[in-house]
Amino acid sequence: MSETAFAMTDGRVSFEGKPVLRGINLTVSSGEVVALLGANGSGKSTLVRSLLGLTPLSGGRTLIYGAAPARFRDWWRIGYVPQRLQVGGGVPATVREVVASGRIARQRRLRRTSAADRAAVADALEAVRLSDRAGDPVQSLSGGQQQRVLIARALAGEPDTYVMDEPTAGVDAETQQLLADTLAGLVLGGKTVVLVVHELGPLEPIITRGVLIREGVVAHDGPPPRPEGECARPGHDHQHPHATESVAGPLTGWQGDPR
Ligand SMILES: Nc1ncnc2c1ncn2[C@@H]1O[C@H](COP(=O)(O)OP(=O)(O)OP(=O)(O)O)[C@@H](O)[C@H]1O
Repeated sequence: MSETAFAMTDGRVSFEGKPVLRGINLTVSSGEVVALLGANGSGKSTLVRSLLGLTPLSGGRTLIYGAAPARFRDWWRIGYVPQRLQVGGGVPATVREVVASGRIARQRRLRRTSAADRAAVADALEAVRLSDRAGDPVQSLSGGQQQRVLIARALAGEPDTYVMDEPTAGVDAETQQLLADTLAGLVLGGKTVVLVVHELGPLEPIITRGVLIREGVVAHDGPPPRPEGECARPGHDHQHPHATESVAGPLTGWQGDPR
């Protein structure tokens, strides 16, 4: 039986009295690859942060593997890639040190750095093609490279579920493909992925579900948007009006496929 990674019921968040999440119902089961889509400011990052308990709900409830965030203990099961690099600020951390910090939740259980930790860090650096920059200060990397460091940090933790807030933002096409290939391998291994994206791009083949957030509510939850050219693919079942199919570019206008 598949586990439930996240279960939010009537989730609400307000900032300074302004409602940002206005009653979100969202359940993510193990093995799903869910894309959170929506316009700037629709509440995607707030939803991600509240799913993880980083932004407290002002109403409703949310569970991580069946536990309220404050009671959840198995943080090694979650790999979070925030929107921007939030580590190393003012502290001269190297790329390897930042990536190795992704092992901390596991090390607490194992108590000391092991060969497995070192191997996981090396593999993660290799997966994002940053092995040759491992000893460099993370601040000396470009924005796109720093994004790859954050992805490697999540990979190093070998979590069950990845939560990624715009992992492809500011990342070149080659690295986007690298991330897509890496995630495809993880998904084949049964991992769960929740990610915020503005364009599916090379991630499109692995996305199993699209959740469109509009003004703090779920406006669509179902099949992900399809890229242009889908109708030309062999086997495409021609039953939907083309007016709703403009999704090859930014997905902010996506209305959800008709069912
Ligand atoms: N800590 C905060 N304090 C006050 N307002 C906030 C805070 N975080 C987010 N907001 C507001 O909540 C709204 C939703 O922001 P959020 O970052 O969740 O949107 P988003 O869909 O992720 O946008 P984007 O696609 O631009 O990243 C915005 O109006 C934002 O200004």
